[in-house]
Amino acid sequence: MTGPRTGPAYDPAALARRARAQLLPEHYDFIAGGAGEERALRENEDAFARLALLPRVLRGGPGSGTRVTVLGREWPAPLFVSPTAFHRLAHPDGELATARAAAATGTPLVTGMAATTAVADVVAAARARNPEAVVWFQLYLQPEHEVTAELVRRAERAGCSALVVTVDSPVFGSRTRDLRNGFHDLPPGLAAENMRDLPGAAPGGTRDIAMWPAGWDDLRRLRDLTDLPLVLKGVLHPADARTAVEQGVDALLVSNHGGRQLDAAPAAVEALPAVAGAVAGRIPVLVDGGVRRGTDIALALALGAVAAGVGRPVLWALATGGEDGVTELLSTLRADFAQVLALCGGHRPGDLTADQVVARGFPYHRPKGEPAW
Ligand SMILES: Cc1cc2nc3c(=O)[nH]c(=O)nc-3n(C[C@H](O)[C@H](O)[C@H](O)COP(=O)(O)O)c2cc1C
Ligand SMILES: CC(C)CC(=O)C(=O)O
Repeated sequence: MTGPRTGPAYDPAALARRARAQLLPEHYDFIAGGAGEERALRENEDAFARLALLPRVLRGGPGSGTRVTVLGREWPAPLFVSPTAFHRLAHPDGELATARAAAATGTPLVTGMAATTAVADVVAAARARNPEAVVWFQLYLQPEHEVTAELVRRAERAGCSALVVTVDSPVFGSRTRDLRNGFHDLPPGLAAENMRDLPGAAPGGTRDIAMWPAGWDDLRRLRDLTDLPLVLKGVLHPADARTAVEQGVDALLVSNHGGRQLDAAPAAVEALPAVAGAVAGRIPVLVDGGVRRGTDIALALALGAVAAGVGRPVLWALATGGEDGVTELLSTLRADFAQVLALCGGHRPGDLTADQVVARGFPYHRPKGEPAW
């Protein structure tokens, strides 16, 4: 073998197993689990495994790297950290460790409204590592406009550069494992810090996070409230994607919420082509759910996404290795993607195209609904 050995040794299932050994069972289950029979959860990873990539050959080189531009900012790779709640369940340093690792690797971070660290502290930790760090704020629209408005002001003041509005949660999904374990409260000492001192909270106390059936009017009110770009998270139906574009939404994040809301939802990567088709390049489309390897990122890009997000693996890396664990995970995923891109004959992420994606089987075939070559 000549030349440097590239390609990381990384086993996402082993990472999850190591995390399981570190965590209280009910906390592991809260992170790992999904809604109902966990079909949507399983399908997210299985759907990627059903797809294969046809590499293009003799395309020369060298590549120009893995950089992509999203909402006017250059990202080092088409990879971001999806918003997940309660990082201090995984590690005492919680969101601060995640933010430092994301910033150190240049990976954009979507910090959650349900974080156990206030957004101002998350952004400060990220910027201390890297002044250019990109941090977005994930928001559940709240029934009281004043509460939403205050959360938006906190995200703006902290220095977040986009709002990710999660729209797949008009009600809370039935998390089978949490119901079985009776897990419904954070342990003493942890709180949803962004919910502190909001209108309606007792002084110094927090409010519950409402999952509530907002409508397009509420989104328009949010649009009037802020100049930050709005990213809608949890759009799966192409008609909703079209409406979102017409309503001036700045980007979409195709997601089934990691299988935690509607158990009958399709895998994220299966929903992606139709949404990308409906959007027709007018705004960027991102995706998350089941992304575990560079090949998954490459498949997502080939099917129309500009970048892919990771949720659970970040929490597993945090549980097992704190900041260093997350840094290693994010660097590994980027290196893995760079290698896959090169193996597919791509010089840059945009070179990956839908004609390179086939459904496994003999003979392999173009995924249903996709034109033949
Ligand atoms: C423990 C956990 C908490 C989550 N919390 C939120 C949240 O507060 N808001 C949100 O929009 N999505 C939340 N999600 C969904 C993630 O943003 C993302 O869609 C999903 O985890 C991606 O799938 P993956 O875990 O397979 O990578 C959460 C997911 C997990 C696993
Ligand atoms: C507890 C919720 C606010 C967050 C969560 O678990 C989710 O959105 O999946």
